[in-house]
Amino acid sequence: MSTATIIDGKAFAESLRTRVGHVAADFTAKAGRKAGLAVVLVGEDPASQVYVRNKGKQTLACGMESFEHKLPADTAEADLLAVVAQLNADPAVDGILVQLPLPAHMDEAKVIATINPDKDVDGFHVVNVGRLATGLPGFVPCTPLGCVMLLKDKLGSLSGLNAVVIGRSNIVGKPMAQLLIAESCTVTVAHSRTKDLPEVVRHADIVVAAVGRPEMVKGDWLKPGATVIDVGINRVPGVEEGKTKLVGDVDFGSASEVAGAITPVPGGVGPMTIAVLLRNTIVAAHRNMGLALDEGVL
Ligand SMILES: Nc1nc2c(c(=O)[nH]1)N[C@@H](CN(C=O)c1ccc(C(=O)N[C@@H](CCC(=O)O)C(=O)O)cc1)CN2
Repeated sequence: MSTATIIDGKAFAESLRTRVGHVAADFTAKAGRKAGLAVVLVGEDPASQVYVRNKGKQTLACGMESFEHKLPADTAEADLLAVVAQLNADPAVDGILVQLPLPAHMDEAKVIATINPDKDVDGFHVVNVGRLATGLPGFVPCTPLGCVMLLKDKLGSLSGLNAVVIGRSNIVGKPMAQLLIAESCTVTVAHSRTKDLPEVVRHADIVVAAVGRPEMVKGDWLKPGATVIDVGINRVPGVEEGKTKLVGDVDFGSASEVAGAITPVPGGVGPMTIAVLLRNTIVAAHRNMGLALDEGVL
């Protein structure tokens, strides 16, 4: 029987977008223009197309300007870099995001390095990675920041808690660990080579699963009452012939019998990603225009 509290990321994301909308309206009144987010999509990856469409819709719904740049899959890297350079120079653009993954012929690190760090609302530029690691103000990747928002909303202070992050990607695992360190957690980063992962996870008050393996984390790995944040988005065959379903990196059925609180998939961490992107964009707009903002209201 499921006894865990379900952490409703969809509802939290909606309330964050409402707060962003109020701040965006205030920005428009003060700056005499709307804040602007540019999203660049290269290729026709179906999931990326959905994410980019949703980013555009939600940007407009929050009262900000949305600029979409869709480039064919065979675009030369130099042409993509030229688009980014043009967005860097455009005063109407406060935030720039290049949707990942990029086609295989492109060097993601090189493309990200071309974005002006002060417009890098994804927080992927090495300057922002360094700012996060050293506690300086910058931009923090959207998914991990969304996870921390959900954790603090559920638990209040995270200070002194044991956190295990499963996964060491630049987008989620590493920044997640940095953010939890900043919240004074004791952090372990586990990954595919970790020995006896269930034993490592068993000591965690907080488990963040971002490993990309469907339903890998089982209920009997968890410390009873642990808070489980599932970042996984895996499409697997459904019960009906030819249909698929979305599952996380956590086996929700068994984990929800042991955890104290858990994010579902879908409807947990996923919706926070775009809401935090909008938050980062309105923060960028204020910083770039030299306008004061109490970021605590977001
Ligand atoms: N430049 C970036 N690229 C990518 C990022 C990113 O943060 N920046 N993250 C992901 C994709 N992503 C946003 O870009 C994203 C992923 C998932 C969701 C979401 O709302 N998920 C839903 C389920 C959606 C579905 O049905 O497929 C959920 O979990 O409830 C939003 C955004 C990779 N690329």
